[in-house]
Amino acid sequence: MATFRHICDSVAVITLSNPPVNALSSALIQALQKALGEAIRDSAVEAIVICGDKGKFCAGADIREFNKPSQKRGPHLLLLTDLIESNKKPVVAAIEGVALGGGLELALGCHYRVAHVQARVGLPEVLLGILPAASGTQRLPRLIGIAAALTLITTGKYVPAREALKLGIVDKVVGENTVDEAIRLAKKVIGQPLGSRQLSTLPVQCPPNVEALLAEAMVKVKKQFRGAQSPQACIEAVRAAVHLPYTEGIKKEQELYQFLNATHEPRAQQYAFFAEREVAKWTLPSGASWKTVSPQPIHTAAVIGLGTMGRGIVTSLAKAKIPVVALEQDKRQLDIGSKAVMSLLDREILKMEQLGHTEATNSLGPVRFTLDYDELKDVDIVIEAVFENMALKKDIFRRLSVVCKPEAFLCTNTSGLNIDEIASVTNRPQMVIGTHFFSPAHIMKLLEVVRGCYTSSTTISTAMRLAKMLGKIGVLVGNCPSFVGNRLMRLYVEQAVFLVEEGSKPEEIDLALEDFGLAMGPFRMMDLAGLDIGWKARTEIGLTGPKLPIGTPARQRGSKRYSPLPDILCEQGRFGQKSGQGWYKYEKSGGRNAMPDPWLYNFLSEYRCIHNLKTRNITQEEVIERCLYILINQGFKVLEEGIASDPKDIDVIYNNGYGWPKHTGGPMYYASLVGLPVVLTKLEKYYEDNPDILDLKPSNFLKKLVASGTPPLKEWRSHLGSQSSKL
Ligand SMILES: CCCCCCCC(=O)CC(=O)SCCNC(=O)CCNC(=O)[C@H](O)C(C)(C)COP(=O)(O)OP(=O)(O)OC[C@H]1O[C@@H](n2cnc3c(N)ncnc32)[C@H](O)[C@@H]1OP(=O)(O)O
Ligand SMILES: NC(=O)C1=CN([C@@H]2O[C@H](COP(=O)(O)OP(=O)(O)OC[C@H]3O[C@@H](n4cnc5c(N)ncnc54)[C@H](O)[C@@H]3O)[C@@H](O)[C@H]2O)C=CC1
Repeated sequence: MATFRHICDSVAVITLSNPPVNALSSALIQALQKALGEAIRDSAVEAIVICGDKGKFCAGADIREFNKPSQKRGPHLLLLTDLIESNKKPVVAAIEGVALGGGLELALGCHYRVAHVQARVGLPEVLLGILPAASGTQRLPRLIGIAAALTLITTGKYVPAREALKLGIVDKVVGENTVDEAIRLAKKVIGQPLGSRQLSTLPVQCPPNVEALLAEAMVKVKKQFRGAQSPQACIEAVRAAVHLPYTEGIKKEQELYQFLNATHEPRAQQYAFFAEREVAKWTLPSGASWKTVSPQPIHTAAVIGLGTMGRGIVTSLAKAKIPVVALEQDKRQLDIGSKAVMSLLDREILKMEQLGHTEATNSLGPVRFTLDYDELKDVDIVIEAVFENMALKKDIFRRLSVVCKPEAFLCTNTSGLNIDEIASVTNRPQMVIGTHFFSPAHIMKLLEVVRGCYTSSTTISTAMRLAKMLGKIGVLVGNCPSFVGNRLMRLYVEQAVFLVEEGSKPEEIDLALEDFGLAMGPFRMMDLAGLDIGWKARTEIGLTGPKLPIGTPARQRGSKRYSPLPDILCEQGRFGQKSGQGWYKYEKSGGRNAMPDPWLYNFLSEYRCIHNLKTRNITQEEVIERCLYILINQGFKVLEEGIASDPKDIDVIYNNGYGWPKHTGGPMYYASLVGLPVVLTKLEKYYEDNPDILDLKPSNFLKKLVASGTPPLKEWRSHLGSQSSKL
């Protein structure tokens, strides 16, 4: 835990030690308090340096302890920051790695802060459903002003050292020997007055328009984190710093912390935090796991197809410093694709330079553009991202079998085609795997790693390792049409379209779901992605278009309800944003401002007339329940079929790939919050009302869980019984 040692010249160095990130557990806080007390009492000590073991200052409070009753958490960090600040001996924080949350609050209690150039600081509590409740909301505004503090506290953004220096959070940035530099500074300031360095005693510098600033911040967070309470509480706490003396501000901070703690948000966000880390720890029914199976090294990669996805994937690989060969089908596409990639890479360089990287260009892996398959012969991994067409993909994989070295892994970015069928045409089906990136691929954190029936555990291990190398969260799922994410999403979107047939307007549905917290409602999302993509896919499988048998009822496919509405929009050239009209109209083709379209209202009236559909008033509650519960119901089916091994896998996919609001934990966690019996009863009711929407029929697994007394989410898995896992 915290260790205390003298060094010469009367500076005591206290090292925080609690691997892996020196999180402030109760034990560490206690040890730190003891070490500080000793240093303060020791007359031979004239100054103190606090640093973290193994190059990491501190990642904040130990989140694993958050579920413990607060009285068992030991001394509060807040008291410790006051003890440090009021101490007559100067205290310097030597920040290496990270100073986050309580870690930064600890550093703000110190009189000086020295940071390593690669260190990052921030107050990410808002992302855990709480606020910086160890004086962060009161000390930071006093140090850097209201506007900058509001941004940091309400976004949870991590700030690199150089930016922290500009903001005034740290006093000095060094390239090496951070602790030595902190010791030097500590010695230099021995005996100097500390008044101006005690942040709690400083006035908050308020701009004249401070209330407008706070109001603006409130509007912003209400839009950005819809339905979440912690960002709003953060603003209230900063408002207290503006209007109240420090001690009163601290009281308000504590009150708001207690208020948030009594909501479900902290538990949901903390569940989401750990779930993101736990999904990396995959295990197969055979017993093979992340612990036992080593990944193969990936030194070079190739990407085939430089369209929307391919260019992002190339950029992502280059950002991870992996040299890439990028291949297209013809010179024209290669030119277009290479220009697009170069422009994405330029943007990455610019971003890095803004963050203070001096050699940004050199920190990207080289990209070589080609039309020649021979250039792929030495790469360690290939990621195919050509059109979603099985025949084309099979052609390419046949070719890769011949060209690539036998040890090369072959990945497909298909969003839902059968991995086994693709693998079956290769000479190495065990080395074929789905790596389903999300758009834009160089930004989105999620990678759905899809295991086919032939895929070896080494291939899984390598693909999961690749996710980590790319800074992404890899989630292992089984092979089924559309895998996990899109399989659930399809039903959610379909339900929204049914609700439009029944009388809702697209914008009402979008608003209801955005108010719930989803980043984008289903109609805005369809318009953004392009309605033609789904149309092409439905045409290919004969749900619409020339392959549809003559005489098929317009609103029925087999025994299931079907809505031809999206097909008709496409037939009219309404593809969404790209064509300037879809479910909404836009200012121009490619425009982003979605505006309700009177044309659509007329069209819908006629459509309902033709199909003899009676409209009715549909409440927000019904919109949310039908759209979300059908998605959740499918989640239970996915678990039952062994396509995902744990509810947290589905939650991580939705939180990181589909803009699900993390403050509800993810769809499966949300179901547990609502209560499984409630979800079941509602599904039963909606299914009874709509017997031709077969996916509203409650899944057997959901029924089983309710019949077993609704166990907590972490026990669901044990109720699956002997299912045949697809993992
Ligand atoms: C005592 C009562 C207090 C009352 C309230 C006072 C107010 C507070 O004081 C509130 C807080 O600080 S809340 C905590 C704020 N800090 C954070 O959110 C930092 C979260 N961590 C990160 O960003 C990355 O892990 C980080 C950037 C640090 C490292 O990223 P990496 O990608 O290198 O590694 P990860 O895989 O993310 O993490 C490595 C292992 O460390 C675990 N971990 C990370 N942060 C933790 C934390 N703060 N507490 C506990 N465990 C933590 C992480 O789970 C992972 O563990 P394993 O999966 O087991 O290896
Ligand atoms: N667009 C999206 O949001 C997502 C798409 N996907 C999947 O990623 C794959 C690619 O999708 P997009 O990038 O959207 O398509 P796209 O149409 O934007 O790009 C496909 C690219 O592949 C190239 N290509 C076609 N045949 C080729 C060949 N024989 N050799 C080399 N290049 C060839 C085309 O010239 C084009 O540049 C599809 O399987 C799609 O289902 C997956 C996740 C999200």
